[in-house]
Amino acid sequence: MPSPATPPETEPRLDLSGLTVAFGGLTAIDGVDFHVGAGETVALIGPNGAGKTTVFNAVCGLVRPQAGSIRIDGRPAPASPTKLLGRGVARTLQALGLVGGMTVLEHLLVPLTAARRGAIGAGAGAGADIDARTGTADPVAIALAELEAHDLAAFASTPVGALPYPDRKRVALARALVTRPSLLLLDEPAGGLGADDIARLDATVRRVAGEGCSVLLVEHHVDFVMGLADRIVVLDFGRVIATGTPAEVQADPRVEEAYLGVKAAS
Ligand SMILES: Nc1ncnc2c1ncn2[C@@H]1O[C@H](COP(=O)(O)OP(=O)(O)OP(=O)(O)O)[C@@H](O)[C@H]1O
Repeated sequence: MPSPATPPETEPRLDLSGLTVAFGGLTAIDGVDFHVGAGETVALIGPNGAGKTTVFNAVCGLVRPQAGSIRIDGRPAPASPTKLLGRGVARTLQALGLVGGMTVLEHLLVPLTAARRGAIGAGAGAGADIDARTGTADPVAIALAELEAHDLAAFASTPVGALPYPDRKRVALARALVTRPSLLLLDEPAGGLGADDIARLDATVRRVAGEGCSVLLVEHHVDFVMGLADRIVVLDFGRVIATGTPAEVQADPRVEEAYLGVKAAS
């Protein structure tokens, strides 16, 4: 039996209950329960095909669950990615989702401009309101300050397609963070990065979590998440098989069995 998640003292930022998603006859995730508390960093790990991306896609409104609930700050999550942004949720994608011919600055201006037009609405942080971090409502100034925080300001006018992969990955992260999310979803943020870029990513996630942002990351790089996450949720065959601190999860024989095919002693 999976260990029950510790009940949060306050309303969790993200709360999944009985989440079930099937593709035709295949139940990809089956009654998944876990939560991400305010300011908490939670990593979702598991072997290939365990259902990690399906959970992520369900939270992002990209696949429709057959059963269960997804609640953000105590209210049902909207099924549209744009409405999610309006509720303070931003995400990065495994495939990055950048447009090679658009400049770095333009990528950050897209969500800020949508917020200003009211297409995203209050809660996206910037928009027509004064941005608390920069003290301005000017989208260009807000975007440039965010690029500065990621050592990308020098590339503001560079088409994204001209940048190396680690820099493109930082652009995708900056685009998510410029909306000042209260819940950040990262899909394999360390994938394809070397040690220096992973260390920089680690520092960025710790900074935003320290500012109160909750983080859910799906990740294959186990060493990275064991050092970073407050709590780990382990999926196998669409079910949560373990939840706990990195130390608890690493000591759990069910996790070793799922990863290595070693039979757990019962
Ligand atoms: N759109 C889809 N149509 C049919 N089956 C799907 C679809 N998406 C995922 N699946 C199946 O659902 C199961 C879970 O897949 P998912 O991609 O969520 O796993 P994962 O843990 O993210 O794997 P990986 O680590 O390899 O990315 C797999 O058996 C996969 O083949």
